[in-house]
Amino acid sequence: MDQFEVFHRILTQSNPSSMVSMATQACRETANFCQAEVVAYYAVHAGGMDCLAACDAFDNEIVDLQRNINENLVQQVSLSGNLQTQTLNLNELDRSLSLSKRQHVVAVPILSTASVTGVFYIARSTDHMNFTENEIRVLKHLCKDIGRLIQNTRNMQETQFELDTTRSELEMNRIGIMGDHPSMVHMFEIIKKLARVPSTVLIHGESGTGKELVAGALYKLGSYDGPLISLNCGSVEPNLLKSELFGHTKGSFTGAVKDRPGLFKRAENGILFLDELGEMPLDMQVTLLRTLECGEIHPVGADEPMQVQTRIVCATHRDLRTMVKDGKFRNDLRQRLKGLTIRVPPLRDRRSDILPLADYFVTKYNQRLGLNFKGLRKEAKDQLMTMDFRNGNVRELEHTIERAMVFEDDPDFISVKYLEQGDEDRDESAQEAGLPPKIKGDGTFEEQMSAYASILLKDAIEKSKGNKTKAMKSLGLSRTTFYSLLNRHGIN
Ligand SMILES: Nc1ncnc2c1ncn2[C@@H]1O[C@H](COP(=O)(O)OP(=O)(O)OP(=O)(O)O)[C@@H](O)[C@H]1O
Repeated sequence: MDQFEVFHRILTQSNPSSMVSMATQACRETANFCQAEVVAYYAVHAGGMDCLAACDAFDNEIVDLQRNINENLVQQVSLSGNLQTQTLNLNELDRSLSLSKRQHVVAVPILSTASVTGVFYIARSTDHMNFTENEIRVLKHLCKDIGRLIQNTRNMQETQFELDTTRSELEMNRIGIMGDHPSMVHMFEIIKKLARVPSTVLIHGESGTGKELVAGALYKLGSYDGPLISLNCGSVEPNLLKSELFGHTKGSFTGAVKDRPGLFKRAENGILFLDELGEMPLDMQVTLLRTLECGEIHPVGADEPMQVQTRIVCATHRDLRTMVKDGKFRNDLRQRLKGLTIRVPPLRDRRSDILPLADYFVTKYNQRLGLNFKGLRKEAKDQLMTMDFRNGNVRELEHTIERAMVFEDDPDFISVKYLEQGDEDRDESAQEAGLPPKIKGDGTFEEQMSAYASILLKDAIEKSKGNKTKAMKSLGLSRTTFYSLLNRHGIN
């Protein structure tokens, strides 16, 4: 195979890994290197290096890398970015294959945008002559092109990711959910997936984080013939809740003067949104669970149950696990719901969303109140960035902006003057400022430590603007520990 064919074969691969294995194979087959006993490729990343391909002269995979490849040399090249050659005495490595005792070795770095992304390692027996200048030149060219390709492919993948992200952000913005913090983008992806299926969903998040908006998004993105109907479970008298949800027949209780369909029936082929699910009485939780399991409702006073095709979306700001422990929520219902949970992050965990949200609310209340504000003054923006919105999240921010717009004397710009949180909020949040929500004395030691760990991880990711490698380094954690912690705490 000539050099042109090698390049052609490599350059026509669609992704870096197939390109790399093709390059490895092509290298070995190239007339120039046909005497190569070992051809290997190491990918280099922030956490170290991984061997992606290694084979001997007969195309057998080399498994025992340490005993057959001078990995120290590979590492030196990955750090220096300079090609190195060496004549190696394989006995030094305690070789395990039937390789020659002495080898000529060349290790070539693969550079993309000035950093080393890989190292090619080629070795042949000293029975043959050492690598010629021409061979080295060909290798250098080859690695340069591979580096460029890897970089291009990465750029393409990043652009695609940014495009997908922007598309889902725009989609959510169109339906009224603002936010471009990574945690929101992650949530948008989950909403889009869950909108496609009829499964029951639980939306969990602090008060005012936008849970109702999320329920609306599930409805708007799904295709439903029926309506979206909401019920705040805490707002209905417990003894009326059953009839409200399941309906009743005429005469089934005093005041039931005619048959009345319940919300399950009225929301048929649509979504019934049960807000504040934590407030639902225990006996109703049993009935709800039964309905979720078999899709049947039993109107009060009816002889027979009836089937309904209604999707249930629930929301709560409460910690249902604690409620189960306290005997206030049924564990079986929690288990049924917890599989498909959308977590809405609190505003303090996505501070980069504060100012875009503030602008959004200025526009919203300009329209609603017939005003014409152009935006916020710098001190006003700075002031918003110092607030933690611990008591009401986005709703609190929205009301803060609305209040300032109503009272502001300047018709064009909102100043800092009316941007303060309400007194009662300020006292409470001042007390709690800086303390993670769970570190308020409730929960076991382990629970509180876990809450604290989650906050440390989120903070580090936020500070590094979503760059996980940076976050990992700032916390002084190894890659494995960092990612297993992210997994454990459900942080994406
Ligand atoms: N991401 C967001 N983008 C735009 N507006 C938002 C966002 N999140 C919340 N809001 C606004 O904040 C207010 C509160 O939102 P919503 O009622 O959905 O919160 P919630 O979590 O359901 O509150 P609660 O727990 O009190 O029921 C609404 O006016 C909503 O439009």
